[in-house]
Parts: sequence; C-alpha cells; structure tokens
Amino acid sequence: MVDYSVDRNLAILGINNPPVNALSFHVREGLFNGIKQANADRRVEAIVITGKGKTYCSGADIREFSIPSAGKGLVTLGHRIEDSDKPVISAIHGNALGGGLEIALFSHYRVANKNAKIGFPEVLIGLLPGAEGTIRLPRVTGLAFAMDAIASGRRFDAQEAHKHGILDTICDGDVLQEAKAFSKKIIGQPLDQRRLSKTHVKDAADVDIKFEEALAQIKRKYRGLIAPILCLKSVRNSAKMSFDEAAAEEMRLFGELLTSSQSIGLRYSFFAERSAPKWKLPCGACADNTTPVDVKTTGVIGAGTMGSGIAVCLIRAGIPVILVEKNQKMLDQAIKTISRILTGSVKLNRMTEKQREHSLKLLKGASTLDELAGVDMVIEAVYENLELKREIFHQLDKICKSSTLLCSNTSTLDIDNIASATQRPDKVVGTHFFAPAYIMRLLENVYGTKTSPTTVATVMELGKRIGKICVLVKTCYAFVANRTNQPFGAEASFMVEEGALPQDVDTVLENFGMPMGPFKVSDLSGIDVGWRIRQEVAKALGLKLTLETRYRMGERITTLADRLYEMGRYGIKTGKGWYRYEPTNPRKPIPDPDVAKMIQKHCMDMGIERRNIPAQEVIERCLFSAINESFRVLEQRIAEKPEDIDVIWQYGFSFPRYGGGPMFYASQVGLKKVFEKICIFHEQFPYSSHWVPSDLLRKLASHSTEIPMDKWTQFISSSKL
Ligand SMILES: CC/C=C\C=C\CC(=O)SCCNC(=O)CCNC(=O)[C@H](O)C(C)(C)COP(=O)(O)OP(=O)(O)OC[C@H]1O[C@@H](n2cnc3c(N)ncnc32)[C@H](O)[C@@H]1OP(=O)(O)O
Repeated sequence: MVDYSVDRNLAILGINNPPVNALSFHVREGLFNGIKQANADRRVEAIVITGKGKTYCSGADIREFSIPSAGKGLVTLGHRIEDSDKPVISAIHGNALGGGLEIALFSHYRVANKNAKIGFPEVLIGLLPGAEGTIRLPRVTGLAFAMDAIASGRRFDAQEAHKHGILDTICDGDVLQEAKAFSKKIIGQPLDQRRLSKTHVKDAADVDIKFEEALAQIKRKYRGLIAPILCLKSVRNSAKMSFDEAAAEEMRLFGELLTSSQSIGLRYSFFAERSAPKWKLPCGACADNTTPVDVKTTGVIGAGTMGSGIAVCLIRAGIPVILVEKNQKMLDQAIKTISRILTGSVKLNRMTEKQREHSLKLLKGASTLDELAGVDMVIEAVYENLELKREIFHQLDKICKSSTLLCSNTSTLDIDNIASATQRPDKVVGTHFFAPAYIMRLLENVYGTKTSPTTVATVMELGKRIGKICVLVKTCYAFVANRTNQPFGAEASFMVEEGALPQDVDTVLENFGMPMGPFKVSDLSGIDVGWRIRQEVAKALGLKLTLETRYRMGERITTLADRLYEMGRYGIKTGKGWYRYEPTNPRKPIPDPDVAKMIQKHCMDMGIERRNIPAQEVIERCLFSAINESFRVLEQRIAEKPEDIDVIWQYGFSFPRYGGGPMFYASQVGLKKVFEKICIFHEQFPYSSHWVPSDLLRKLASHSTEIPMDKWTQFISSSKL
C-alpha cells in the first residue's frame, strides 16, 4: 500500500492504493512506518511522499467511515510526519483532496505539478476536514480563503493553491523529479517554522466579521445543511483558540457530523451516483463487457423545448447535430433559442465565446428526415404521441443507414411498441431527458426487449460524454422516473382536495428538503402541459373527460388541476396557476385566495368534507406512495438496483442529496414501519392502486431483521423475473 525506496539521500514513500490512492488503514500504517524507517535510516536526509499511478491522494477511504473506528490514526500519522526530524516534502500530482491535502499540510513542504487539483471536499459528504485541516489551512492561506474552500468543498487548481501559499512551487513535468531538485534547497534548513502547528493565523483579528459574512452566504446557498456551518465554526476556532484546543474541538465536530443522518445520506449518495452507470442487462451483458459504437454525428427531430435542449447538450459536447423541424418558423426560433442559451453559458463562465462559436457551427437546421440518412444516431423529440412516434421511426428505418441508432425522448411510451415500427428493434432505445434538457443532469435510458447491449452501451457512453448522470431502466409505462413520481404528485393533489392548500403541502415538502414543492413545480412546468397529456391519454382510451368526478376507471382522481386550466391559470407563463405572480417579480409564488375559494367550492360541489392535514401525513403520503411504487419497479426488474431509483430522484426531481432518495429514505425509516403505514393507507384509500402493497416490500418487511439495501433484490421471487 506504501512503497518505500531510497534514492541517494531521499526516502520516497509512494502511496499505492488504486484507483484513487485513498488513505485506507493500510496506507496510513505504511506511511507511519515509512516515516519512522526513513528517520532511522542514516543515508536519508529528506523524505518525499508521493502517489503511485495517476494521483497523489484523494483523501480518507469513505467506505471506512461506516466502521466505528473511522478516521482514527490519520492525526497520529500527521503528527508523526510533522514531528519528523528530517524534512518531509509532499510531491503532488493528480489530486490532493481531503485527508490527502491534510497529509500535505502535515508535511513541511509541498510541490505540485501544474495540473494538480487541490481541495477539501469533505463538506460534500457532510463532514469537515477532521485531521486538523480546518486549523492548518487558515494558518497558510488566511481565513477568507480557508472559509470559502472548506465550506464549499470546491476543488481548485495548482496555480490558485500556489497563490495562496499552499504550494511552495509548481512544475510542468514529473513532480517527483521536481521534489528531488527542491530537496537540495531545503536540506539542512531549520524545520520549526515549517511546522504549521507552531504558527498562527495571521488575520485572526478579523475573524468575527469574516465568520458572519461567510455564515450569511452559506445559509443562503446551502439551506438546511449542517456541515458547511460546522466547517466555518471550526475555521473560526482556529483563530480564537490555541492550536490544540481548536484541534480537539475539530475532532468533536467531526465526530458529530460523522454520525449525522445528513452525512450518512451524502456518503450513500456518493457511491449511489457512481454505481448507476454500471449497467447490467438480464442477458448478462454489462458496462464492463460491452463496447459502445463511436457516435460522430447526430440528428434531433423536433425543435420544441426538448429538442432544442437536447441539441444544446450535444453541440456543447462537440457533437454535430442536424436539427429537423418541418415548421420553418419553429426551426428559426429554436436556432435563436439555442444561440441564446449558449450566450448565457458564456455569461456564466461555463464556456468561452470561442467555444460558443464552435458549438454553433456544429448545428445545422433541416426540414426533412431525409437529411438524417448518414448520421450515427437520431434522437426523436416530438410530442408524446405513440402513432406519431411510430410513423417517424418507420420512416427513419427506411432513410437512415443500417447502423444508425434510433432513440426516442419519450417520457412514458413503450419502447417495444416504437421499436416494432422498424426492422431494427435492436438499435431502438429510449433516451429520456428532463426539462430543461441543457440543465437537468439526469438521462434515463430505456431498453426494450430487443435493444442490443451495444445500443445500450452507446447511449450510456453518449450520456456520459454530454455530462449526464445516466441510469438504465427497462421499458414499461412511464419508466422509473415518471412512474414513481406519479403517486407523489397524486397524493399531494388529493391532500389539497381533503383539506390542505397548495402552499401548505409545498411548505412541508420544502422543509423536508425538496427545493420546490409539487405545486410550484407544476406552475413552472405549466398546468396546460399536464392538461394536454391527460387529454391525449383520454383520447387514446376513448374516455370522455368531465370535471365533476372523483373516479376514472376505478381509480381515484382529482380534477382540481383541470379546473385551474379551465380558469386560464396555466402557471407562471400566465401569471396565475396554483399561485399568483406579480409582473414585478414573476418568479415569486404568492398564495392566492382565489385558488383557495376554487378548491373550497370544488369540495363543496363534490361533497368532500375538508379536514386539517398534519405535516407528517403530507410527508408519509407523498413519500411512502412513491416508495411503494419504487419497490414494484424493483420487483419487476424495471430498475436493476435501489440506488438507480434514488439517483433518478436526485437528478430528475432534485430530491435532497443528503436524503439519499426514496429507497434510502425507506431504509432509514425501516421497512417494517413503511410497510405498515402503506397497509393503513391502502385501507384508508382503497381506490388508489398505488397503495396496494408491493410484494417485495411485504417480503422484506416480514423479515425479523432489517435487510440491507444491497440485498433487497435477492428477495425478488424468481417467478417475477
Ligand atoms: C479524524 C478524521 C480524519 C480524516 C478525515 C478525512 C476526511 C476525508 O478525507 S473524506 C474524503 C475526501 N475525499 C473525497 O471526498 C474525494 C472523493 N472522490 C472524488 O471526488 C473522486 O472520486 C475523485 C478522487 C476526484 C476521482 O474522480 P474520478 O476519476 O471521476 O473517479 P470516480 O469514479 O469518482 O472514483 C473511482 C473509484 O474510486 C472510488 N473512490 C473515490 N474516492 C474515494 C474515497 N475517498 N474513498 C473510497 N473510495 C473512493 C469511487 O467510489 C470509485 O469506485 P467505484 O467502485 O467505481 O465506486
């Protein structure tokens, strides 16, 4: 785990723990012994700590934090490094993150390659740098930089680190060679002034002002998160207490955070996000054994909001797009919109003007599908209508070269049905983007019965190329995202019918951690959009819709949203929806007494007695209904693993990262309790099929002990596969 070698007068300690050189127990032990050995070795005059392979050290091994003795030993190791009689130089390339940066700050000198990335990302997993990082960094950089870097967790480059005194020197080439050259300058120099524990925070006098400023910013930016606040407090301590007192307090705060539900959720989310792209098909094909095809050119069909957004994602990643739209006016408008979006990216420093110009050159408008004959991949993004999509796929099959992959940006429709309109069902796949496609990170890729592993590998790879978090799911009505979100939204509306107001439900869910309640989301996305979808579905099913009903096809429904539509309240776009919006601040939702009156009248007309709905009920009905549906999705193998569902909720519906997602939430509440509550709701609301308890959940809940999440799918009965 740590390779020890001697090169002339230098001991080289090479951290060797691929893939990221995390500071696992054995690495800490190896470094400790290495420092000891080097100090005892008479040939050695200085010690270099370096990383083998691609990186220096990416910090503590996050998996070890679940072990009770987590993190222990890093401070002891650090003190051993700092107390070394022979100078210790950290030679940094790749990443020096978290505990890795702390090792560097225990060292007497730091040299780095110019491409190195430095930072304290602990806050992103709900922690603080617990091996004196919050006490040492301000001694090097001053308080303002340390507060910002530690509370944001951002990674910064070697140049910035050098500017703030973290690095003594940066080099172009091999950092180990640089460290060797550097050692010649410092061997024999006194070490005490290089020991940070012997120094002071230079701008300590300003600490209270800086703390208050940073705290106000943090509270605005990271609403509800504890770790950024404790990070700031610990940095403040570095200026107000002695080194040892501040370090002891840091250790206490670290322990508090380590066992906090937020950190446990964030650590889960870290690994869930990394597990999602590791797809697997029932045939055994998986990410590791399937090669994607190289997509050099693409076509997007439909220049509406989704099509334009998808085109932005592709050209921004350097992939040429032919955008097909038969309505010339719409096409012209879309090209203007795309250009405007990219200008916005330049203003936000997300791309340069040159990159914007280059991206726009990759976009070509066209009016017929014939133009797509030679492209490698087509993404269809017309409105949600099965017959229309089947017709387009039928035509594409005849027009496009035989190797072209045909993707549909459907959010609900069966991929098998679309694929059956072609002679190449193996090359048909769903690519469900989320609006606005150029912002939302989720890409829900959907395979059909005949989709080939190569097609799956290709859309997963393309998603990664355009910066998306990809999750693979099996086809079914509404897939995983919309299917599991539907009961959540339905219960929110039912509760408004039963006694709550939209703002009551939104407030409870926002306090839970959702950035926006479902009624605000509905106003943002447009009440007319949902209305149109309901009309389409009714048409397809041959149903006549009426406002005066509570049931449709044996299912409970509510027509409240349709009533809003009838009132011309389409949401933000009309200045009125579930809320009202002032022209002076058109994004700020204001509760509207007219909506309350409409709801009360609706209830009176329908004979619904309104009651007080407690906050706990709002959370349980919204979340537990989504959880129940999620277990069904797992049981039917629509999603491969619970983490996939959680990643979908985080990146598709902005579920708070520290909450993990509905499946993780269920695991924290306890499956027995969740199941019992679902059974109660099922009895209370017999006309909502989303309350029929999932078999898988029943099985897991009936077990005498809680079954860990990674074992849940083992309880799916083989007959369901
Ligand atoms: C008393 C207390 C003392 C000390 C406290 C110390 C606190 C810490 O140090 S906490 C850890 C701080 N470091 C981090 O948070 C870094 C997290 N990692 C990353 O940001 C990235 O992984 C990366 C290092 C920038 C590399 O990114 P990339 O090249 O895109 O690879 P990934 O796919 O993200 O990761 C590859 C592989 O490594 C696993 N991994 C990464 N970091 C860690 C880690 N710190 N501990 C354990 N495992 C780690 C990651 O999960 C991937 O593995 P999979 O098997 O694919 O999941």
